[in-house]
Amino acid sequence: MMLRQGLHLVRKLYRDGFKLTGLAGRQSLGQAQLPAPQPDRALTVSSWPFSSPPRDYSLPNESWTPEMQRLYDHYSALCEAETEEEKKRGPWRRLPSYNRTLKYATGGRCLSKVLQAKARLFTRNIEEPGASFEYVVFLNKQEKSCVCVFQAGHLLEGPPGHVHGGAIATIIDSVTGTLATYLSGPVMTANLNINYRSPIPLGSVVLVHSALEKVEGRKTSISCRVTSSDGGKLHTDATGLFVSINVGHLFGA
Ligand SMILES: CCCCC/C=C\C/C=C\C/C=C\C/C=C\CCCC(=O)SCCNC(=O)CCNC(=O)[C@H](O)C(C)(C)COP(=O)(O)OP(=O)(O)OC[C@H]1O[C@@H](n2cnc3c(N)ncnc32)[C@H](O)[C@@H]1OP(=O)(O)O
Repeated sequence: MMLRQGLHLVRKLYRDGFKLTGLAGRQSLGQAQLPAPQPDRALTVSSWPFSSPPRDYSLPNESWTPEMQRLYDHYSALCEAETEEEKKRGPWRRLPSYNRTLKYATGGRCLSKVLQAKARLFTRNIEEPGASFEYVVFLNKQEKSCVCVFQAGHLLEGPPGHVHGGAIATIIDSVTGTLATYLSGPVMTANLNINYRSPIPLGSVVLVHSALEKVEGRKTSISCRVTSSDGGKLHTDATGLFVSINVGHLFGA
C-alpha cells in the first residue's frame, strides 16, 4: 500500500515536470546549445523511468489475421529445420523485437537499463494490438537477407483504405535498418530511396524482403522489395544506405 502511494507521488512529481530522465534531459548529454524543451513537449518524448521491462513484440497476438499467422508458422518452421549434414539448425532465425531500440545496440551485449529507458522504438509503442505495425522479421544468416511479415493496422491509413506512404517507408527503414545492424553493428540510415509501385490495402499482410547489396568501409547498402503475401504483386521497391556509427553519436558525442 505504502509502495503504491510512493509510486503515485513520484509519478505525480514526474507529470508535473520533475524530469527524472528521458530524451528531454538531452542538455546533459552534450546538446546544451539547444533551447530547453517546453515541459509539455518534454513529457511527450520522455519515457517513464520505471516502465515495464522490454517485451518481445514479434510474437503472435490476438490481432493477427490467419494469413499473418500462416506466414509466421511457415517461417518459424524454417527456423526449426536442421541441415542434412551436421544436424545443426538451419540458417533461419526469428529476430525478437523490443520496444527499446537500444537494448542490443552494441551487437548482442545489453546496454544499461538507464540507457535503454531513454530509447523507445515508436513502431513498438502503440498499446492497442493490431492498430499499427504488426511485424516479425526472420533473418537468413547464410544469404545475408531477411523477410518481414507485416500486417498494416487501421492507424496507418493514408489514401482511403490503403497504407500511408510514410508508414511504408517506416517499415522499410525498420527492416533494412535491422538487417544492416545485424550485419554491421550500430548504424544510422543515411539514405532511403523508395519507389511506390502499387498501393497496399489496409489490413492486408505483405512481405518485406531485404538483402545485403554491399559493404564499403562504413557504408552498408541494402535492397528491399515489398510484395503481396503470395509474392505475386510488387508493391514497393527500395534501397537503403546505412552508415556505421558509434552509439555515442546518438547522444551528441
Ligand atoms: C534509431 C536507431 C539508431 C541506431 C541504433 C543502433 C542499433 C539499434 C538496434 C537495433 C535495430 C532495431 C531496429 C531498427 C529500427 C530502425 C532503424 C531506423 C534507423 C533510422 O531511422 S536512423 C534515423 C534517421 N537517420 C538519421 O537521422 C541520420 C542523420 N545523419 C547522420 O547522423 C550522419 O549524416 C551519418 C551518421 C549518417 C553520417 O555521418 P558521419 O559524419 O558519421 O559520416 P560521413 O558524413 O563522413 O559519411 C560516411 C560515408 O557515408 C557517405 N554518406 C553519408 N551520407 C550519405 C548520403 N545521404 N548519401 C550518400 N552517401 C552518404 C559519405 O559520403 C561517406 O562516404 P565515404 O566514406 O565513401 O566518403
